[in-house]
Amino acid sequence: MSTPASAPFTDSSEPAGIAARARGLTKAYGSGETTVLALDSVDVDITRGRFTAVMGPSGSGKSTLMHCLAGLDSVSAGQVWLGDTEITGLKERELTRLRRDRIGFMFQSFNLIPTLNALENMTLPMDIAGQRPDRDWLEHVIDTLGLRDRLKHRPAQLSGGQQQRVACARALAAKPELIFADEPTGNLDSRAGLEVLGFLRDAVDQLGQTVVMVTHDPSAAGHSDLVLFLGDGRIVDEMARPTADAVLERMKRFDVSHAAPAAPPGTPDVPGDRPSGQQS
Ligand SMILES: Nc1ncnc2c1ncn2[C@@H]1O[C@H](COP(=O)(O)OP(=O)(O)OP(=O)(O)O)[C@@H](O)[C@H]1O
Repeated sequence: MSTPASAPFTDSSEPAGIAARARGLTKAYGSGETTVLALDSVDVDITRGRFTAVMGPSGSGKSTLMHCLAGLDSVSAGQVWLGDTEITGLKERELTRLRRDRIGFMFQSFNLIPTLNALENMTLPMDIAGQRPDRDWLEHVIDTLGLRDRLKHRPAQLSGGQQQRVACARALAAKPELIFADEPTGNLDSRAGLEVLGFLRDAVDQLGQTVVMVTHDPSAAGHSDLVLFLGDGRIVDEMARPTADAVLERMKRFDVSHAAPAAPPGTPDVPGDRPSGQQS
């Protein structure tokens, strides 16, 4: 079976560490004539200790993939594992616990609780789970994100960049197995966005965390180890050790393929549109 997303990193010198895995992952919304196939039999391995970016045109299925891998959305067919745990088929209560204990989330809209201060927002997931934060780790996160003098501020008293840094700290505070970030830099100016990306990068390099980030921004994707490109609900390409320019060039080909008239019969596919070994 093909495992395109892990392929560049699974040579024999690498320990086989898969943080999340999907096989035949299919997600349809609606029914009958209005059915939308958001994910079409996706096979993917998310390698542990790596920073993976997910890109693709609007509507290609990026958020749906993230939500299904994180157990936030049910699947129509196929299987999803978090580590060794198959999450497809788990009851909602078990899923809630698994998300709480093993996954960190960062969303574009921050999702901070307005009545709690920054520190309380950071530790909320652990408070709910009845866990004590690792103080040294939390202090390190706070200092690295430059939030030391903002801990007592409520979200409304923070800038957008500071709010996103609090959301970043919250995702990292419990040292989750896997961090899912959906457009984490979407609402930030470029300096604050770079800071958040730098911190996610450090979390992977220095702390061995695993990050999956959905983004529209080639520069943001350039901070990752591997970019997965989605098109029409399928993984159509991937790029290891990406640069912002290379990602931008690859994204332009989506524009061309969507704008171009249908190719005449017999025209060969554009090379590279599908990773080698990926099943049709
Ligand atoms: N709750 C839903 N009900 C119906 N259709 C949905 C729902 N959520 C997503 N879709 C459809 O599924 C497809 C994939 O959506 P998804 O949000 O995953 O794409 P995306 O690549 O994240 O898009 P964007 O970049 O615009 O955020 C789209 O055609 C979308 O309209």
